[in-house]
Amino acid sequence: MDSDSDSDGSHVSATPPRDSFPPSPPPLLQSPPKHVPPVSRKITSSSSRSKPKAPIQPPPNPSQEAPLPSSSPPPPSPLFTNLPFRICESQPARFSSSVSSFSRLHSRASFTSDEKLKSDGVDFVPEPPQVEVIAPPKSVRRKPPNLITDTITSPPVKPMVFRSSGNGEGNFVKLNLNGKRGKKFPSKYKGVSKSRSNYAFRGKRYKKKEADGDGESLLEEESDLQKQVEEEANGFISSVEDAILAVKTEPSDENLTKLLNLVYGYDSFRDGQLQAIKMILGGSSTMLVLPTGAGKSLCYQIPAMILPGITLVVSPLVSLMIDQLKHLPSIIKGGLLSSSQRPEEATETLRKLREGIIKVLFVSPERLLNVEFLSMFRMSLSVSLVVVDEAHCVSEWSHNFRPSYMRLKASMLFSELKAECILAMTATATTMTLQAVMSALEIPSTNLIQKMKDLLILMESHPYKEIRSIIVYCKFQYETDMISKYLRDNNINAKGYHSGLPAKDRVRIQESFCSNKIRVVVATVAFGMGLDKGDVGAVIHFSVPGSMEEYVQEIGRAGRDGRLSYCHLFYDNDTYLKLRSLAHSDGVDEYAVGKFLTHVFSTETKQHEKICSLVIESASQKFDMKEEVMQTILTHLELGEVQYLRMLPQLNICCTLNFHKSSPNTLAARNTIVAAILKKSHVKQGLHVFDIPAVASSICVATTDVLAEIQTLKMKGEVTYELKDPAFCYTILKSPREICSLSSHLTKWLTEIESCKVRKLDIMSSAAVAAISVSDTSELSSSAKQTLSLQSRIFDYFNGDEKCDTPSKTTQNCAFLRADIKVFLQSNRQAKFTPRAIARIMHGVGSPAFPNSVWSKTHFWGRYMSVEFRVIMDAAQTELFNFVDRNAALAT
Ligand SMILES: Nc1ncnc2c1ncn2[C@@H]1O[C@H](COP(=O)(O)OP(=O)(O)OP(=O)(O)O)[C@@H](O)[C@H]1O
Repeated sequence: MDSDSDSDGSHVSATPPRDSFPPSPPPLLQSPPKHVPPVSRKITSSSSRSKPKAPIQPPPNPSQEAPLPSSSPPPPSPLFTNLPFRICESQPARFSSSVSSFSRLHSRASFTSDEKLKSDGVDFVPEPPQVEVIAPPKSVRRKPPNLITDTITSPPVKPMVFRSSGNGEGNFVKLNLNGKRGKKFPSKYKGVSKSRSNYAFRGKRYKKKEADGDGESLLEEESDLQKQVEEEANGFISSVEDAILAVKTEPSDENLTKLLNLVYGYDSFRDGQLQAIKMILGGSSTMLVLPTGAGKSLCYQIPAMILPGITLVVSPLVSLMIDQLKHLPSIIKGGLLSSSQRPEEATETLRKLREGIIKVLFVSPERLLNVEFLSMFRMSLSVSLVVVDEAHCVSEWSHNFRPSYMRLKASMLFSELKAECILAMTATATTMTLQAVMSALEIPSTNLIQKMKDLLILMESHPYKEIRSIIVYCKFQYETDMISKYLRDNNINAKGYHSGLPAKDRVRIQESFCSNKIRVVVATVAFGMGLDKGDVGAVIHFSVPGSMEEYVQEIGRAGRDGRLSYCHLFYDNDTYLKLRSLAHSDGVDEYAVGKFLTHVFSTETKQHEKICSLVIESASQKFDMKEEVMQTILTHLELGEVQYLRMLPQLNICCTLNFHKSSPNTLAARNTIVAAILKKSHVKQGLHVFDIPAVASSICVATTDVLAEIQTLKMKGEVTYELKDPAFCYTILKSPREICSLSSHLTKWLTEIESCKVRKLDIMSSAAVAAISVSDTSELSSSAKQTLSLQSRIFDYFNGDEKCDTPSKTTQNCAFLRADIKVFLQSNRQAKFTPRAIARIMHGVGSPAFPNSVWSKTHFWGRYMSVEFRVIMDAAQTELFNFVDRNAALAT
């Protein structure tokens, strides 16, 4: 069985862990080739490797053995003698081009341009691990430049804002903020020009005089001040207008930076901003994935100043819209429309829209999809840009799926609103979510600004750009397609590879890679076993691997020819959390195992060698167990201490047979199998429907004999047939005396496998985070330290010291969890939940009885991904009891 993940992102193999011994060591890397800078430090492993602590021993399964090393290990180095692999480093003084390197995604530091410069555009110096992964609602922001009135009842305060000639409106939001007024001048204008910063000072003086009671001079000073402010404002506006004109004429980096400086007071763009702005100005729909606080808003605000039509910003929460409106530079006139607004507020905003006063309109998806709203735009307004903020809400795979976002399709935005361009923005999205968002919004894969871009940058920089053969490992099948396409779109000869591809395609890709017809293979864990290619020059991990074993095995595919080779790991918390959730997708409860065993052994066993069958799909649904989990249990029943059953070949057990030439009875008279078929089948619309194992058992032949016979009849033109219902087939050798104790034993074993998976992932993640977190303070570069840090973790791990010191990014408690579970249960009364089923839904993990396609629609889907699975299960159990008790009380 292939052990890479399903494209639905829900499958992580339920098979027992592989051999718990450290995987075979990759061949060691030798001295660098001539073109590589001199190696200053090499760390070599020895051939003797000690066993890591053995996890739960599964029943033997030869097909899952780790591959053997293809070359013999080298002599030990003085340092890290038992290390199962060696990492070489080229230039300690430089930050990049080390053999192992790391990128943390979703960390602000990794995106700052300074860091990038330092890192030669390849490796980033990331910040220490962030505990919070899912972007919290916006809270701490820039100081508000726009004006807010006190309360809804108070008369509107005339905002004192810089006005563009003609319209007299600022960005005016009504809020119940109890007496807090917005600043009259945006703080960001301070420092932009000397005179503007003086304003703040004069303002203080003015207030002091007012307190002193010098009324007349105060009035004079007020009018002087007013005049001066207006002059300054006019001067400011005309310089901004000049800068805008310059960008319109030539959207060069220089002109855009000038505008940035003038409006925001910043000297340079942050990572990704300039690229996004230029793409939008060029009319290209763009997907922007930058961490929270990285400055995404600016990426639509600047285009809004330049583009002729309105910029519509679709936002899922009113509070977000208000916050963003507040933070618009006052040079950009904004407005807000949401379903929760009072009619007069909406009417006022619509008036301003029609009069061309509003340039940026924040709107809820419900409002946007409203027919009247759409028709107003179609008739009279031109939309230059639609910004889909928190764009992950578009995808049902995301942690925050919003059904109303699902209707935001590019086709609708282009046809109904005549939008010219779409900008989708998010801080957190897995690749699966991105794929869904980009497909719904028709954003080409080349127009993505995020981790894939970092991968591209890495691959286009030294030394990766000179490497002839590279493997990029991802966690999910869909990622391999998406990333390889993205690389191809960027002129890199790449192909995706995963176990879901037809065997002949897989063979072809592997052969083309080996003969250097393909430069890059973007693959899941399924690629590499049996790969005989010595000159793989680099292995890049697009996501954190599931375990140290996996990591060491995969990086070991580089440098088998003894030449210097490289590895790089992109780390992001989102993927780590997703993998952690998926590690729970194979877990089972004793109750379900008991039910399953009862079903397995329910067949009458008096008949010797009776062939039993279990239709996979229906059993999977019934016991809420994945196929792999059922297979694991059945395998244990066959190969465990007691042999309860014997597994037979898996087959489609339900056959529908149509007789064409001879009559069924004539055939039956000379063919015992046909006779048995007639006995065991029922006739439906002239066709004989039967169960193959039942027929085989009735005449004591193998199921394969029955199949072979009907195939022969088909070749003779006697029959045609159809098969359905794939099933596990087995014969019972011994029934357990007590189902209860057997199911308890099996559950314990499966639970240990589940925890072992989580722990292995935590250890790997913690090692990567520890390596990323080392700082560049001493004579060694960060990169060298990262390499050493990881080496020592690997060394310790394979010597039995399973360090997992970095706290897991999951939390133990959550204030609203129990309340949310309660609401969830009340709104889904019809479903029969187990605590595990609830925990899976809260983690955004589908299961056979609670599939993604149905349950991802609930807004609790994946909401508690960062809370420990066990904690959710416990809370769910309590709430399920309460729920049952309450209902029982109501019934009496
Ligand atoms: N080029 C820049 N130089 C310096 N500061 C900047 C730059 N661009 C944006 N900022 C500042 O960074 C902060 C965060 O910006 P912003 O709110 O746009 O982030 P964001 O990516 O939209 O975050 P969120 O995910 O919370 O929406 C703001 O204070 C903003 O002024």
